[in-house]
Amino acid sequence: MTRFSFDLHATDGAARTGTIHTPRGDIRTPAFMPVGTAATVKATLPESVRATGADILLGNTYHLMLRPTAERIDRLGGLHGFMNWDRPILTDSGGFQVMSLADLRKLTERGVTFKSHIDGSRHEITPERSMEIQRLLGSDIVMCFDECPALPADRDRIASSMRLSMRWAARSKDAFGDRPGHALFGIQQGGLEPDLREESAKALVDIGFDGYAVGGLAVGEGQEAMFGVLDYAPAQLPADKPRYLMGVGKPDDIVGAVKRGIDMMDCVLPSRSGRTGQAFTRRGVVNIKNARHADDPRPLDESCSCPACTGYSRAYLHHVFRAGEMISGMLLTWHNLHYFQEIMQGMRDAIAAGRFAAWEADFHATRAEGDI
Ligand SMILES: CCNc1nc2cc3[nH]c(NC)nc3cc2c(=O)[nH]1
Ligand SMILES: [Zn+2]
Repeated sequence: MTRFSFDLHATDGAARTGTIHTPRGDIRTPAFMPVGTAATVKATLPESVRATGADILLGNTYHLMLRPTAERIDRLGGLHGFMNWDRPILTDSGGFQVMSLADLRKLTERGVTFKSHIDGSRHEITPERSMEIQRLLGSDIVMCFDECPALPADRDRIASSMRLSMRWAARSKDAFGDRPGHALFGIQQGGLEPDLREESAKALVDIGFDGYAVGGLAVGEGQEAMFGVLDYAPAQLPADKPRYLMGVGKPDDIVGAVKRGIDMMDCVLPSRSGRTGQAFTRRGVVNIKNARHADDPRPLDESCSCPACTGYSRAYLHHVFRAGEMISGMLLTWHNLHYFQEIMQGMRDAIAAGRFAAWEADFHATRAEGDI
């Protein structure tokens, strides 16, 4: 049985390319993970998600524990069969979304109690409960239960929150147990403070994890501050384990993160913006609802091989968006996921060939500012 392992194939500066081996398949890194929040990547069939080049997708513990519940998914055989995706799944641990989505939250040393945003029922997530939920879901990569403080926050708040998350990381590891073929990732906290991030990294390495996430970012600090942290934080984490940056991001965020040593990322942007009529292309963003596209016979991107670009004109995509037709979200989501995976493939190839700098220069040169 394949256990969980990470092979590094090449590095170029701080950028790396490799393969994460799991019992359910390999993950080529740097990897972008489409977000399948409620057991679906919205508006996209699993086989379409695979066709865009995704090796792994993400599921959300907070949503699934509320509806249909982890116990029901377990009774039905687990999340993979339930959503018809037999490749790797990473599940988050619920804490971040409880704090951003739930009502009446109460955070204590034990964990978080909250009221469901769906039906007002009361729930509790602790490190132990989060590990149980993710086990019931059957996910291949499990995330520690942590607390992600909203920025801006003062240093004391950041320090006490990080130290709570480190205690929760130890409890997560204890509750996770020994599960060959499944991985547990720790999450570094510490805000924008290099010394607190160093303390967090050391605490996580002492506990020992199969991978390490850079947490507490993409929470409103802005790209410059995020890159400022990424200039040092990945190197504080073990080089022989995957490094995962949560919640990122726009294409240029992704490129900047890989440049600084990140191996995995996830973001709702390609799917969410696809539903709002935004298409990301190598030449910039197309807002398809704009009247200028109403008679345009060209595809979104002449050089894109996705179904939206090979089968439809901007005029058509403009029409179905304006008409509120479901195919609009389907096609733009497919295009965006395809484009994000093309960026990842381009970077994997460039790093392997030692020409990441040239690839990055070309990436930035072809992008017009703003709408095209
Ligand atoms: C795995 C659950 N824990 C956990 N999720 C996160 C999800 C994020 N999503 C974003 N921007 C969209 N930042 C994040 C930070 C964290 C974080 O620090 N921790
Ligand atoms: Zn396309």
